[in-house]
Amino acid sequence: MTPTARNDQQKTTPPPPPPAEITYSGQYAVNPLAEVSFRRMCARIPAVLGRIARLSWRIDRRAVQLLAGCQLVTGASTAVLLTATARAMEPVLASGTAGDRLRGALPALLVVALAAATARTAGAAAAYAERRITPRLTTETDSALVEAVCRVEAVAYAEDGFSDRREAAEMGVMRTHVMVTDAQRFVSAVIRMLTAGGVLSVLNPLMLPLLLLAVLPAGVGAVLSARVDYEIHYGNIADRNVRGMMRWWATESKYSDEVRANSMTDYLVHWYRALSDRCDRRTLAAAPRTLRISLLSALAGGVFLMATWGALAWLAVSGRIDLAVAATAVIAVQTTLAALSQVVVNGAAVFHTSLYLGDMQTFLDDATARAPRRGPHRLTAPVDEIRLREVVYQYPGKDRPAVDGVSLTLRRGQILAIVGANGSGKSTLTRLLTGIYLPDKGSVAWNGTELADMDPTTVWTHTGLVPQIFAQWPLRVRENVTLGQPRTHDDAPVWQAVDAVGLRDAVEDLPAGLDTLLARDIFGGTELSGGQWQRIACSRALYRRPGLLILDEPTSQMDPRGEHQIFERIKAIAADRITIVVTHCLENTRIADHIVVLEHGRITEQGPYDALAHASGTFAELLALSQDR
Ligand SMILES: Nc1ncnc2c1ncn2[C@@H]1O[C@H](COP(=O)(O)OP(=O)(O)OP(=O)(O)O)[C@@H](O)[C@H]1O
Repeated sequence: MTPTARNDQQKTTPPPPPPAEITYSGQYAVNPLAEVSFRRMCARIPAVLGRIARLSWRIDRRAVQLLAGCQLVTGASTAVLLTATARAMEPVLASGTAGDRLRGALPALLVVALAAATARTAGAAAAYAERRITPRLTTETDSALVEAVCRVEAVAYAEDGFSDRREAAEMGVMRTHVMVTDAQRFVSAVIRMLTAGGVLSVLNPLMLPLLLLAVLPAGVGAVLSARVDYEIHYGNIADRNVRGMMRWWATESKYSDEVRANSMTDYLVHWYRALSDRCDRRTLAAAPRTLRISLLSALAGGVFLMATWGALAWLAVSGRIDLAVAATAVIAVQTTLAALSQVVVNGAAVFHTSLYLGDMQTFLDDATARAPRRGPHRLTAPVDEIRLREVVYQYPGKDRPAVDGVSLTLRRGQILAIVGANGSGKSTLTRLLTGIYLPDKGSVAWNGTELADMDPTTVWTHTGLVPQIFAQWPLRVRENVTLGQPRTHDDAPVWQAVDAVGLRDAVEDLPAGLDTLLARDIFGGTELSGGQWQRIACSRALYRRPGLLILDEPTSQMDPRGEHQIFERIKAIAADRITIVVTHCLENTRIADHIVVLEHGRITEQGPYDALAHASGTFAELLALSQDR
C-alpha cells in the first residue's frame, strides 16, 4: 500500500472500538468490589459517622460545640414557636373586634417572632461552624489517603484491584465535603421533627403516628435509590478509573507531541467517548428502577398524607379538638412534615455518603495494615556489604518469578553492572537490593542483617536511586535536586550536584537559576529537555551521597558528553559506596568491577568485562550485536 493510500484509508476508516467490557483492573472478570455486601457496608455506617465526628472534634472542637449548641437552640426555638402560635390562636379565634383580638395575641406573636429570629440566627451560626469544619475535614481525609498510598508496601501497587479500590476511596474523600452539611441538616431536622412532633402529640396523640406513616415510604424509597446509585457506582468504577488515566495521558502536555504526530487524537477521543457512553448506559439502565421506587414511595406517602389531613379535619369537625388547636395542629403538621422530609432526604444523603466513606475507610484501614511492618533494626553504620542468598521474587498474579534464585555479594567500593534482555528481571533485582520489595524466598542482608528485620526508612536514608522512569517534579530546580533530603539554606552542595552532571550552564540560563519552577504548565514555569531532566534525576541521587547508588539506565536520554561525564563521576565517587548500574549499553559496563547477566530472572553469566567479552556467552553475543552496524 502506498503512503497516500494508507493516509486516505485512515481518513475514511472509523477508529476501532474501545476494548470490550473492562470490568476490573482491565481484566475480563467479575468485579470483586461489586460483590461487597450492601448489608456489610450499611453495618459500617455508624463507625464511619463516628470517625467523622471524632475527626471533626479533633480538627475544631469549638466549631463542633457551636454546631451542637445551634442544633439545640433550633429545636428549642421550634418548640417555643409552636407553643406560642397555639397561644396566639386563642385570642385570634375568640370573639371581639379585630383590634382587640390582635392586641390579645400580640405578646404571643412577639414570642413567635423572637423564636423565629433565634432559629434563623442559630441556623446562620451553624452554617458558619460547618464551614469551619468542612474544608479541614476534607483536607485531613485527602491527606490521609495520599499518605496511606505513599506509605504502603510497594508490592501493593502490583496487586489486582488496588488502583480501583483507591479510586473508590477517592470518591469517599470527595464526598467528605458534603458530609458535615448533610449530617448537620439531618440532626437539625431530627431535632425540629422531635420538637414539632412532641407539640403535635400534646395537641392530639393520633397525629404523630399518621405523620410518620406519611413520610416513611419516602424514607424507604430514598434508601433504595441510594442503593441503586451505589451499585451503579461500583459497576462503573473500573471504567471510570481507566477513563481517568486515559484522560490524563491524552491531555497531558508532555505527551501532546506523541498524540498528534501519531494521529492518535481520533482514536483517543472515540475511546474516551465510548467509555463514557458505557458508564452512561449502566446509569440509564438503572433509571427505570429508580423511577419505580420513586413512584411507589410517592404513592404510598400520598395516601398516608391524605389520611393525616382527613384525620385532622375529622377531629376538628367532630368537635374533638377546638378550632385554635386545629389551626396550630395545621402548622405543627406542616412543620413536622417539612422536618420529616428533611430527615428522610438528609438521612438518605448521609447514608449515601457513608457508603462512599465506608470505601474510603476500608481502603485506609487496608493501606494502614499494608504499611511496612519489618523488624526493629536500624541501619546506623554505612553499608559495607550487601549479600543476596537464593533470592526469589514473583509479582502477584504472575505465573513465573521475575527474579529466580539469585545469589550475589556486593562490597563497599565495588561497581556492579547488571545486564540482560528486556524483562529479564534487572529492575526487579534493584528493588530487592534496596528493600523496596522483600523476597518471597531467600534473603537480602545489609551488613549481615536481613532487610526483613530492618526499619526500611533507615535503609532508604542510605540509598540513592535513578530509576528507569523518573519523576519530573513540578518544583523548583533546587527542590528537584534536594527532594528527599533535609532542607538546606546552603546552595553550594546543590551546585556541586548540578556540576557533577554537567548542568550548570543550563541552570544558569534559566530565568531564575535554581529558583526556576520546572513545570511548563504552570504560569511562570519552564521546561527542560528529556536529557536535562535525566541529568536532574542523576544529580538528585548524587546529592544524597548514598551508601548504595543505583542507576537504572541513567544515561538513556543523554548526549555522549553527558553520558561520559556521568560515568566518570560514578567512577570517581565509587570508593565510598556500593554502585549498581543497569544498562543496555554494554560499553558502559567497562567501568564495573563485576558484571552479572540476567536471563529469565536467573544469573547466567558473571565476571569482569574482559572475561565476559571474550567468552562465548550471552554477554559477548550482545556486545557483538551492539557493535554490528
Ligand atoms: N509492577 C509489576 N507488576 C507485575 N509484573 C511486573 C512488574 N514490573 C515488572 N514485572 C514483570 O517482571 C518481569 C521483569 O521485569 P523487570 O522490569 O525487572 O525487567 P527488566 O530486566 O528491568 O526489563 P527492561 O530491560 O525492559 O527494563 C517482567 O516479566 C515484567 O513483566
